Amino acid sequence: MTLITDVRLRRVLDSRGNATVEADVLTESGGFGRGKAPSGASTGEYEAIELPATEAIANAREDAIPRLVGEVHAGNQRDVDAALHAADGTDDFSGIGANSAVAISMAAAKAGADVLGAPLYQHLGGTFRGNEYPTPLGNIIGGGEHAADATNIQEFLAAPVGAPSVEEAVFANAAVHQEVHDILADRDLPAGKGDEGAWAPSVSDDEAFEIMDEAVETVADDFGFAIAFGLDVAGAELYDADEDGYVYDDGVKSTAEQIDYIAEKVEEYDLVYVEDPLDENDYEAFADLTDRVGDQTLVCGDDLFVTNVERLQAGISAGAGNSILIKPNQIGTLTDAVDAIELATESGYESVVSHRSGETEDTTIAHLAVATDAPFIKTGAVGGERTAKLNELIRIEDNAV
Ligand SMILES: C=C(OP(=O)(O)O)C(=O)O
Ligand SMILES: [Mg+2]
Repeated sequence: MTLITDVRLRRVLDSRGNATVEADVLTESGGFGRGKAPSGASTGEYEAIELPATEAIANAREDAIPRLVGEVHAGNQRDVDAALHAADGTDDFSGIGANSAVAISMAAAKAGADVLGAPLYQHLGGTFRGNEYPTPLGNIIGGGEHAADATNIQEFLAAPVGAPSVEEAVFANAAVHQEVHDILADRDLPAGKGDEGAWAPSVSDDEAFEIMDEAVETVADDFGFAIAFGLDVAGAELYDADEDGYVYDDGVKSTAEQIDYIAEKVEEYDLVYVEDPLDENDYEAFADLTDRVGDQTLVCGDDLFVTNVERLQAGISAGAGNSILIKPNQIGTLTDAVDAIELATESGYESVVSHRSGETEDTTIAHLAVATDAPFIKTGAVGGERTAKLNELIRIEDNAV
């Protein structure tokens, strides 16, 4: 029933106005699924390779589609993804492009779910999956590679850890976003938005910490549950090997100073989450920071692990971090992403399923987070391509998909 009978690829827009790959998968019994690839700006050095959309489409038409149509069942995700790897023939998807691979992988999963008449999270997670919903981390203030003339730290993220439901959590994050707007207006600080919809004011990192602290406290009082916050430092973007340190507007911090700085901020603001606090090649520094604050906060590897089981295994052995960011397009298929989540879970690492800064209205990651019982999802706070996932989470919780 789920035998793939057609795969169609086309170029569509992402949220930055760039071209990305959309895939449609059709099956023998009329099943249909559609997936779209997201795209990063602060990409990790070890990510799978995104090709220009037209090239990715041409290569996948030539090499991948013949291995899928009439050959593979969409309901068997491991077979679909193995066929994509075989068609690609490289270890980083530079043959067909990770953008073609992930779009086809997600489209096939949706086609499989369609034939089964099950929601995607049910198809991916199975009937014995847990009953947890992820806490959404909402990007509220940001800079780095996502906005010019804003903070050095890439993302200040609201974390509604005390929310009684996904719905309450999603609305709390939106309220923090609005509260920060009001605080910025009171301080006469005009702000546009960065790529993910976070406010991008021209303030120091220290001022952003103060503003976040005030905003989450106000909204927590209004909503009646705990809201903490966290960071994506995107340390690899700040690290400059020539300077042998992390380059901030107010000077360069050595690795030891960077570890002290992050540890002090964790203490001062009770941060619950710090992503990529250090460079993507520095497992040792990640391990040092994890030793210091790993019992108080999640130390999450994004560019460090790139959703890759081998890099995660190296991190586990080194004691680097206690959490992994999961971005399916960083590794190219849903199978690879789920393998990373499973290794993380077995090893006591928390998984945070994540969007990219360049996104589409695709909602697959909301289903993936629920299917795998991931404790967190990072997919923005506002903006259509972000609310597509947040609203889908609300629907999943409401049994309405
Ligand atoms: C979402 C992120 O940004 P990008 O997609 O630009 O890598 C991130 O760094 O976590
Ligand atoms: Mg990151």
